[in-house]
Amino acid sequence: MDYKIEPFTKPACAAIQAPGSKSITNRALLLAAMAGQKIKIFNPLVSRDSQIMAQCLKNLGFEIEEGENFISVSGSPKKSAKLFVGNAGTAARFLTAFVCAIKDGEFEFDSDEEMYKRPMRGLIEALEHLGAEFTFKKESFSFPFSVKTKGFSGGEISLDATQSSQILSAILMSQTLASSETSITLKGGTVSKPFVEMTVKMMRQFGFEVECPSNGKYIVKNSKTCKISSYTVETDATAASYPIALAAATSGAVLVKNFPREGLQGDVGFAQVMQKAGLVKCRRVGNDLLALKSEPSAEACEFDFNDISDTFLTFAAIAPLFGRTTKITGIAHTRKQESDRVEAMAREISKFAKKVEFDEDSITIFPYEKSELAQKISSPVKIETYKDHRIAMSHGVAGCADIFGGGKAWIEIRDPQCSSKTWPDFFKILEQSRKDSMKFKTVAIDGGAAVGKSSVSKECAKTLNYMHVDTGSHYRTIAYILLDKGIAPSLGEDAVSQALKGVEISTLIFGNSARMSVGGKEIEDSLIRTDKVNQNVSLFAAMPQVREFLKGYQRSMEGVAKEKNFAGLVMEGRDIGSVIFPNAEIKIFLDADEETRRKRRANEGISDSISKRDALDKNRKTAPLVRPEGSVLIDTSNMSKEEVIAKTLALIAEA
Ligand SMILES: Nc1ncnc2c1ncn2[C@@H]1O[C@H](COP(=O)(O)OP(=O)(O)OP(=O)(O)O)[C@@H](O)[C@H]1O
Ligand SMILES: Nc1ccn([C@H]2C[C@H](O)[C@@H](COP(=O)(O)O)O2)c(=O)n1
Repeated sequence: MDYKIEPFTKPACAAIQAPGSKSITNRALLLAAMAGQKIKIFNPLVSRDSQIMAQCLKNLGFEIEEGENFISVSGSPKKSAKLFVGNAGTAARFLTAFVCAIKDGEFEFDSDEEMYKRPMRGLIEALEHLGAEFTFKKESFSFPFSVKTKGFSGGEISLDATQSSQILSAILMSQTLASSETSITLKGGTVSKPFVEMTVKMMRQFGFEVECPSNGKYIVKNSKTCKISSYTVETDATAASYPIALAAATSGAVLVKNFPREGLQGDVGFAQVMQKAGLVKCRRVGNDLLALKSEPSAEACEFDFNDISDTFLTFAAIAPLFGRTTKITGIAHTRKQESDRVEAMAREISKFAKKVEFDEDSITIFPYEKSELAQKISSPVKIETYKDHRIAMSHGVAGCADIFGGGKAWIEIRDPQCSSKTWPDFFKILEQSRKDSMKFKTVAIDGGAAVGKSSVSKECAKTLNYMHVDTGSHYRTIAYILLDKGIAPSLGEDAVSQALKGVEISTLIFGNSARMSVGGKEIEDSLIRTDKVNQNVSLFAAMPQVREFLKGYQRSMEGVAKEKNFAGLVMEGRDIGSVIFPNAEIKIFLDADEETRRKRRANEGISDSISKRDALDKNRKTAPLVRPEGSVLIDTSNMSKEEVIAKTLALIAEA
């Protein structure tokens, strides 16, 4: 089945939870099988690769229990079994090494045809050296085969893991079961080192001893004691590259839920590369990562993806969207993964780029000019996926860019189901994110003077293409007009009421901001932010007649924002969440201690009667300044502006 990607006609504004890590899940399953006691694994990835691993462990005689968001492993292995590893590189390498640790065993292995061609030689040579006897059914050193096993007794191994880091990971984990210490020396290094570091760290988390005394040398002790009884799998950092790239492709904001901290997964580094490339800004918000649109420069860029090679496809697929040449190096080893990824990506990307060049280790994408891209694509680009989940998902993200401007689909993915290898409902989630981003949301931001309402509201509106309305400026404008007419608050409500009758208000739009105008004219900031206005505005704002005069106008701003095709509305003030839009999708109450606010104003060179204004605003009878019911309180006293903006955008993305 082919699948047309519907582009995002609004900037992405969504929260996405990527699944648990495939690499961690399959390592955890194997380490649990080696633990000698029952281990419960939480948040495992449920996908073809992990199902294959779990099924193989079952065939080996382990008891596997699958429940809501957990899988447990207990028992011990049999001496013979038939194992089918599909095209799962981790299952293929890890289980081949693992069964060789079993004394007097005999095992039969088969796989998908794609796996027949993937590198096994380095691993099998090492296992033969350790005593295993392989019989190959087709090509030497390849699937399918049978193996007679003798167990491991430790000693020295010289290992060729130049073609796949999984070969080294497999040997490292399996040697835990050897009867004495094993010393491993690499012949010629390895690729994707972060995955080896992941293996070492996870072995230690399980309580298995491994030392890395120098680069290319490892010592595994025969410590069979496992320290843990449960293990929680982190969100997959490679999968998280797709929502990060989505923020760039759609010029929006995506909250990547439970984004892993640096530690186990090298692919968390993708966020930094995207940031260096100027494609997104990344901000930590608690456990999550917020990826925000950025303005990339027009200069050609080049990045070495050797350490994060699973994410090179994500970077490559969106490169044609930004009108500048992109070179990606360090990816030779990906030619022997689920597909020849360098060649496959070059072939597919060339369908929507001016030119793509590649050699053994790199790919260079020469895009069309940004303005040319839409003209060059006359009919939807059909992307072949070569049964490679990452080719499907990376192009899925590229297809979210609205290159025609009207939401016309331009990328069609062949066999999107191949994404089930690591993210079974990826395309469903992408489509849900598009729908979420289409929802018009009203954001109410309230708080006292100088808490940061304007700074935050304006920036959020700009990022999401929402319309920004500063209702404080409405009260200031009214105060200025009345004072200009010689009406002081002391003249009383009737005089104010009378004077308001002649005031005609309408709206002017400047970029993302809607400004209230009087008699069709803009009243400039310099006129409404004077000492005189500061001293009188709260007195006018306390009058029910003034509030009633502005209430209908302020509520009408939702309609204006929709009519002007803004993606949502951010309105700031004192009573937005309590009176103007009590049903707003997001209600935020900003606060900060008085000293901080006074200093912020002083930095601007403004002397403002903050506490006096706040007291008047809080104590008036009509629409006083209160924390609205259902609002999120953010105390900004010890937060930078960027942190408050990120927190607010995260709340909007999640609403
Ligand atoms: N988190 C923050 N850290 C440091 N400075 C900040 C922060 N938030 C805002 N500021 C600064 O404080 C000043 C007041 O901010 P801002 O105008 O956004 O507040 P406000 O709530 O809209 O004020 P008012 O209601 O009086 O218009 C500005 O100079 C702004 O740059
Ligand atoms: N929704 C609102 C917005 C503002 N006011 C009053 C109270 C403030 O002191 C004054 C100026 O606002 P600022 O520019 O400081 O945001 O306007 C209000 O009563 N209700």
